[in-house]
Amino acid sequence: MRVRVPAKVNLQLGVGPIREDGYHDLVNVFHAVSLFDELTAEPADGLELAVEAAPYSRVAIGRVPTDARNLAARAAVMVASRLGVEPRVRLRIRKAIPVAGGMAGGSADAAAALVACARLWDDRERPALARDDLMEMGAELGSDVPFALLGGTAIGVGRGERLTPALTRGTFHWVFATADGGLSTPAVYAECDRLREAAGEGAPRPSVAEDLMTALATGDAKALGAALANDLQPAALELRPSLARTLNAGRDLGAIGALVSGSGPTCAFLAETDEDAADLAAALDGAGVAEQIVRAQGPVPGATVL
Ligand SMILES: C[C@](O)(CO)[C@H](O)COP(=O)(O)OP(=O)(O)OC[C@H]1O[C@@H](n2ccc(N)nc2=O)[C@H](O)[C@@H]1O
Ligand SMILES: Nc1ncnc2c1ncn2[C@@H]1O[C@H](COP(=O)(O)OP(=O)(O)OP(=O)(O)O)[C@@H](O)[C@H]1O
Repeated sequence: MRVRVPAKVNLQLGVGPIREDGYHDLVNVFHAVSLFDELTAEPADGLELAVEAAPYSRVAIGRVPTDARNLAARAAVMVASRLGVEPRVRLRIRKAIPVAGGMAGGSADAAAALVACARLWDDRERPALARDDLMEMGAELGSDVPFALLGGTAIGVGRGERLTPALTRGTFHWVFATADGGLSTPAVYAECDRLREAAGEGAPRPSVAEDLMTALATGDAKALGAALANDLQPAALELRPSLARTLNAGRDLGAIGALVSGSGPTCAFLAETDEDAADLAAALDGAGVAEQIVRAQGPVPGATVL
């Protein structure tokens, strides 16, 4: 069983008040891009897990746990327990999505493992697990996991797990600048709260940006670039000040939109055409402001069996 699963960039990340369970209410516009992790699952004597870097990628696989903490392993255990079988599976993850990069790499692997293990262990004639069950298990594993199953472009509310697909037209061309060392998602949310408190600002109730939705529906890359917004960006910049230089370099070199992806530290740049993206990627590479420059297009489908 081989499953391919995409990274995400958040086109709008509106962060609302903190809830009693410690999560923040969000308006989260997810967009899946063609930077993929690949997971294979095959029968084994017990639960085994191996992680390797995809060819040409510089992902820091040393920072990915290979024990029961790995989100893919947790997903496999969850599927097994739901089906009442033993989690006897060898999982191999080939990573291209940066680790702790704000592109939901761990969530992607969890989504891939849900799909692969359900296929491996479920009764082909009368499957016990429907798509909705996988979505529900995904939400339990992490707020970003349901979107990695769904893919495309979607609006997430609640903690980001309640999804509605968004209407889009055409393809958008992205350039991503990865950074050495990750950022911890909880730390970035906490810094966002701290900055708001220090400024004496209450948390706003976020709403979906209409200009963003129109840009997506009409395939207008320039308008999309202007509408990109991430409430976690000031916090990520506070924790990693060097990202300001990366963002500025991308803007100066012609990006029509620039923002930190999710909780960072990956920076995302939008270009108008594929050719513009190639030029921007080459120029950013030369500027030396990132660990690695990666091009990708969106939207693409979620976790897919190959
Ligand atoms: C930053 C984003 O990637 C944007 O899509 C997500 O909001 C984070 O999603 P994730 O990594 O799947 O996060 P989870 O594993 O669900 O939560 C990790 C931690 O992030 C913070 N968290 C996450 C989601 C949310 N709506 N509010 C939060 O405050 C909480 O501190 C939580 O303990
Ligand atoms: N399969 C996995 N791949 C990567 N990291 C994993 C995985 N399973 C668990 N982790 C742990 O989760 C942490 C966050 O990794 P991940 O790559 O998902 O971050 P992220 O892309 O910033 O996530 P998000 O955008 O959802 O906040 C890592 O530092 C690592 O310790």
